[in-house]
Amino acid sequence: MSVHIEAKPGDIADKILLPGDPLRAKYIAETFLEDPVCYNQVRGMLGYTGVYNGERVSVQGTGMGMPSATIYAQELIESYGVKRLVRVGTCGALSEDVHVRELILAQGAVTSSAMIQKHFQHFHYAPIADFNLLKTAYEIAESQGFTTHVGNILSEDTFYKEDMTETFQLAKLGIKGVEMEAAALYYLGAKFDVQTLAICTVSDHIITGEETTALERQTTFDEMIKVGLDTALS
Ligand SMILES: O=P(O)(O)O[C@H]1O[C@H](CO)[C@@H](O)[C@H]1O
Ligand SMILES: O=c1cc[nH]c(=O)[nH]1
Repeated sequence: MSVHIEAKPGDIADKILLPGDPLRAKYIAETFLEDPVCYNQVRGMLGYTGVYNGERVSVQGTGMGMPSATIYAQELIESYGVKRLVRVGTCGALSEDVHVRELILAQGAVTSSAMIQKHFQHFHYAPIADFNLLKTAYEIAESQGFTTHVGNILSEDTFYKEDMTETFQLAKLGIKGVEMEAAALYYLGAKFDVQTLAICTVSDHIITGEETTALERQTTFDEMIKVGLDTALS
């Protein structure tokens, strides 16, 4: 048991998917896993362990934003021995080459968040994905025919921004999408020497205003979830 997770030692697999939305964790467990067992209901942040292609795997909701996500990620790593963490989230697209329903594999994650900056007086740490997970996820997504982009994303602390000027400046530097957790997850991966990757489905387009229907989002989630599970268990 940790501060925010009520699971017993051994209840959680060492490979885990991390959706922000706890109901997405429930959906993944009930749709993709055999014999799913719910190990956490504290704060409604649902976590499950089950079997996928004959191997144990877990899925844990993390909430929205880096403060929430890092609480769950750090407890999973330190208290439950999780070694491989794959975020399966949504993002807004920032590149005209990227469209709704497509996948972005976050090679790196730019952030202005104090979650990372507060550790350094002079440096701007560059949070990056685990290369082997990134390569594996790309190969799996390509082999399945899923339209997949690889590159830098932006991890923000604020969903509703007052001023998008710098966000559009970043878009011109090739930043493909914006979400709210990857940078801090990658920082924890480096800090605790565990593997981390963020896979995102594009749910909306910040530049063009393209949107998805609820049904389309669900179908595309399935593509991301398959890539996430196959990568986590590779
Ligand atoms: O769909 P999830 O995984 O929650 O991810 C994205 O959606 C939330 C904002 O709506 C933020 O958590 C952002 O990162
Ligand atoms: O953080 C997020 C997630 C989806 N779409 C956005 O615009 N931002």
